[in-house]
Amino acid sequence: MKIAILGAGCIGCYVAGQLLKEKVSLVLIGRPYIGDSLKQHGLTVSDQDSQPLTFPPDTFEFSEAPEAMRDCSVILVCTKSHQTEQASQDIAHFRPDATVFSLQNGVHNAPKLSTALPDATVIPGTVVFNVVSLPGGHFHKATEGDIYLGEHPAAASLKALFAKTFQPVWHTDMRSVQYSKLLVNLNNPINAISDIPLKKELETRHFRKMLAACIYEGLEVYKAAGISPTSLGKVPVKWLPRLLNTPDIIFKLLAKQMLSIDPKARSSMWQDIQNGKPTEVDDLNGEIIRLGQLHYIRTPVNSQVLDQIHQLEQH
Ligand SMILES: NC(=O)C1=CN([C@@H]2O[C@H](COP(=O)(O)OP(=O)(O)OC[C@H]3O[C@@H](n4cnc5c(N)ncnc54)[C@H](OP(=O)(O)O)[C@@H]3O)[C@@H](O)[C@H]2O)C=CC1
Ligand SMILES: CC(C)(CO)C(=O)C(=O)O
Repeated sequence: MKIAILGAGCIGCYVAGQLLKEKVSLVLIGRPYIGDSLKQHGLTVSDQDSQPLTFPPDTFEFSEAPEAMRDCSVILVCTKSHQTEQASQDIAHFRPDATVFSLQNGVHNAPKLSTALPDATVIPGTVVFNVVSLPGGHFHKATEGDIYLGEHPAAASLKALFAKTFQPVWHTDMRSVQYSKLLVNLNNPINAISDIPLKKELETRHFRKMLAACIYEGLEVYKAAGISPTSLGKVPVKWLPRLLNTPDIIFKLLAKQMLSIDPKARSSMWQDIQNGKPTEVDDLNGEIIRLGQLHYIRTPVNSQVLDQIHQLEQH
């Protein structure tokens, strides 16, 4: 069995590194700016608890061409949400019968892939942790958290391999997992706007209050839409706004786990803004706004954040 990782960026390269620990045959499909670095330096992965591990360039395959997925029966889609359509066209062209996992933020990527790929098995996934890209093909897991994948009979033969590598949590209700992660991701634009590392941003009450207001609106629209998000951390999601609103000193005492973040960590949306790329804001805050419109609930803070990100995207 060979695995294709479609979208060799932070998540794709980090997960590839976990699979390479078991010498899995894989191809990373991505852009030249990543490929050149991987070919020169190899692929290095690390996390907060372990030393960096480097895989030399001859231990994995990298390709800029989607044709490279032709001999892969399993495809991990690790592109941004607005790139899912292109990813599905690439898969439809070269491997329409594959088992496809979406390791993306947002709640509509797996359904989009399923619609575009009627002969594939599409399994939703959610990555809870943050990965930062460091110079020299180095991808560093900078926060705690797991990868969640949807339980599916087609994934049975992969369970042993995945358990030895990136150790996903298999979940029967990925909709509630993804809507829960969406609430956490409402911080992505705030981190981009703050332009400071995640840890510093969460230690700053002004930014926490913005996030609390976004999450509060999210919880209100979820109630109206009948969505019950699973709690992914120790703190139940419905308590998040209250916890985030506490003064700095109390927050630091109560939210030790939430603040165990590498000082280098920044949200993926911050990375997009820095690189002059479009962001996923329409799939994140945009989803809260869309649900609000559907259920006649105002979402002014998410709208303001979304507008600010669209302005930053223009610069
Ligand atoms: N980074 C993080 O810490 C986390 C990210 N996530 C989610 O994971 C998903 C992936 O994010 P991330 O890894 O940060 O994204 P990145 O932008 O770092 O990586 C994606 C890479 O794939 C490339 N790409 C996109 N489409 C194709 C294609 N059709 N063929 C080949 N290459 C392609 C992109 O190129 P380019 O854009 O230059 O065209 C980019 O280099 C997102 O949904 C994100 O929200 C979830 C948790 C944490
Ligand atoms: C930071 C994190 C892990 C949660 O908001 C994330 O999902 C991202 O950077 O996209």
